[in-house]
Amino acid sequence: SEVTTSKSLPQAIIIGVKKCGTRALLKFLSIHPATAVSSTEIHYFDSPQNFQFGLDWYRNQMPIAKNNQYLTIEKTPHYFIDRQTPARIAHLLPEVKLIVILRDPIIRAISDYVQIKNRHESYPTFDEFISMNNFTRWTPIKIGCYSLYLRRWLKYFPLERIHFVDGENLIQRPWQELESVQKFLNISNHIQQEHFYFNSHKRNFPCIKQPNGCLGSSKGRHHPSISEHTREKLKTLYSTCNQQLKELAQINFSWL
Ligand SMILES: Nc1ncnc2c1ncn2[C@@H]1O[C@H](COP(=O)(O)OS(=O)(=O)O)[C@@H](OP(=O)(O)O)[C@H]1O
Repeated sequence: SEVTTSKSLPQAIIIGVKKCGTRALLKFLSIHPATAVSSTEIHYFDSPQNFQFGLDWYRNQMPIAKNNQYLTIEKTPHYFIDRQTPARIAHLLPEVKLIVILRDPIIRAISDYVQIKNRHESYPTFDEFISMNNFTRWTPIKIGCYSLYLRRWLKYFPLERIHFVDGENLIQRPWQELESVQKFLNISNHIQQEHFYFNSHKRNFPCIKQPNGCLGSSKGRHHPSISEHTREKLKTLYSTCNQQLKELAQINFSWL
C-alpha cells in the first residue's frame, strides 16, 4: 500500500525536567510503532528567537511521520521552568498532552552539577557549593523544587492532561513507567519488559535491545559522592517542596 509521510504538530510534549531522564524516556517511546519523535530539543516556546518564527516553523522542526505514526512527540526539558511556556502551549496547542519526568531532586542536582563541572574544570566541588550562604539560589538546586514550577503549569492545564513519570523507577523498571505513559497517550501497550536489558558497563542503566539501544556518553555519567552533611541539608530543603509536589501532582513516588 502507498506510504504517506508528513510533519505534524506534537500531540504530546515531554516538558521536563532537565536531568531527570527525558532523553531515555523519548528514546524508549521511539520504539513504539505509533510514534514519531524529534531527535533534537526544539526550544520553540522558550526561545524568543524561535518563537517569533511561528507555528509553521515549529511544525517544520518535527520529525517526518509515516502513515502509521500518528503521534508526534518532542522534548525540551527547559520548558518546565520557563515562565512563558505554559501560557504559550495552552494557547497554541490546547489539546496537547504533557509529560513530566521527575527524579529525586538531590540526584538531579548532582547530575546537573556534573554536566557543568565537565565544561568548567575549576568549578568548586558539590559540597563546596552547598556550603555557600546563598546555595538555595543556585539554579541546579532551585530546579529541584518542582512544585514551584508545577504551580504555574496548573494555571493553564488540568492535572489530567499532565502525566508524571518516576525517573528513579524509569531506571529500575522502565517497562512499568512505559506502561502508564502508553496508557496516558492512548497508544497500545507495545513497549514491554522484553525490550530492555541493563548495561553493566554503564552504571547498569537500561537500554533497548537494538543497535545503538543505549544512550550516548553524555548520559549515565559518573556522579561524585557527597557528604552526609550536604545530603541532610538538601533533604531538609526539599522536604517542603516534595510535600507540596505530592499534593499538587497527586503522586506518591518512593523518594518523595
Ligand atoms: N537508560 C538510561 N541511560 C542513561 N541515562 C539514563 C537512563 N535513564 C535515565 N537516565 C538518566 O538521565 C539523566 C539525563 O537526563 P536527561 O536526558 O533528562 O538530561 S538533559 O536534561 O536532556 O540534559 C542521566 O544523568 P547522569 O547520570 O547525570 O548522566 C541519567 O542518570
